Amino acid sequence: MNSFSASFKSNPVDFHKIIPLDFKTANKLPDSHKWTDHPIVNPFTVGTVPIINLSDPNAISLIKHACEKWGVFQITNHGIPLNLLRQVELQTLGLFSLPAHQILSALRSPEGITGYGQPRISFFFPKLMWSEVFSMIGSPIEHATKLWPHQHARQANFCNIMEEYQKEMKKLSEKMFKLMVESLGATLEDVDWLKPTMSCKEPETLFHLNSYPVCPDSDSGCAMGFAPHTDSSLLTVLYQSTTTSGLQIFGDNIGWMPVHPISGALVVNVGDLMHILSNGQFKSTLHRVLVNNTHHRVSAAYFYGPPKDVKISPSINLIDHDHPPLFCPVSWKELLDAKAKHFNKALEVFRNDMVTAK
Ligand SMILES: O=C(O)CCC(=O)C(=O)O
Ligand SMILES: [Fe+2]
Repeated sequence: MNSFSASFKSNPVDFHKIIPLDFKTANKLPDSHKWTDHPIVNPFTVGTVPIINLSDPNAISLIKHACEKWGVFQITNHGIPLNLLRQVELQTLGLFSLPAHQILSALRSPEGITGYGQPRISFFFPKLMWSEVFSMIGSPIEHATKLWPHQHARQANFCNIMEEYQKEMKKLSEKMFKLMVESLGATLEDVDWLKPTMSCKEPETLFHLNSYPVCPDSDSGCAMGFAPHTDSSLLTVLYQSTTTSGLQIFGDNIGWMPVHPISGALVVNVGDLMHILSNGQFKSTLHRVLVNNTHHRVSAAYFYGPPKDVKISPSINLIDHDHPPLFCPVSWKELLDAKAKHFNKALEVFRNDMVTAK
């Protein structure tokens, strides 16, 4: 059983919080989806998160600075074929344009990880989000056969593209993780599970296709696409469609600021586990998604984490008498369990310098 199965099994969600609204037939924003405490983007925000060309000889120091200051950056020259990005976007749009009865055949179960539904974090909010998600780990064949029972070519096409993309994302995530570790002055020898003797252990990953349908009325400003959260992963690689903006990050002293899509670029997010590994040096930044009343936005988020049961702790080279470890060792499963209970306060459970209800 992987970390997600184990954690989601012990923290099942309410069935009613799995089925999304039928966005295709909704012609106004229902009360259930109207958010009131919805701080707007700071209109005076200037600048953007860093855009880093991975072929730049200074890439490592640029990555370090971006992880420390922003916790989010965009990368170009990442080696992922543009055509594959386009194919993933087209498949995602095709999937989410299926009629409700058809896409519901792939509904996630209350304890399940994969399939169609509302984002799991819906559980923590009194209002629902204007979004839907399709989750997978590896091949989505089990769901594809239900989605397109009589269209074998379509099943195969969807699965091939999703598998190919995850293969590419795994390589890219490994590369980004190693660059981040090196930028901290650590070697791969400092990270237990990257030592050659441990190399038989595979990282755990999760892949989400996200859809933010057009929000029907002028109240779209009161709708929330994806509520503020941090990712629990080591890092997340996000592809966002270029048709419309929506992703925002929360900067100290800045407030909410947009991460506008750049054609061909990918967004990299520092996750909570990387924040722990860097002993708090890298930020796992709060982010959210807003929707609009003109464009359907889609994104594809690849969450990359450590192998099952591996505990992440602050890297040994960052610890000395003046810099004690801020966190105790924690596995992805333990962090997911804490998130299920404490959501955005989960990291506090593992802090050595805070006394919290465990
Ligand atoms: O759609 C996006 O831009 C962000 C999605 C996200 O934050 C997530 O899936 O964790
Ligand atoms: Fe996220």
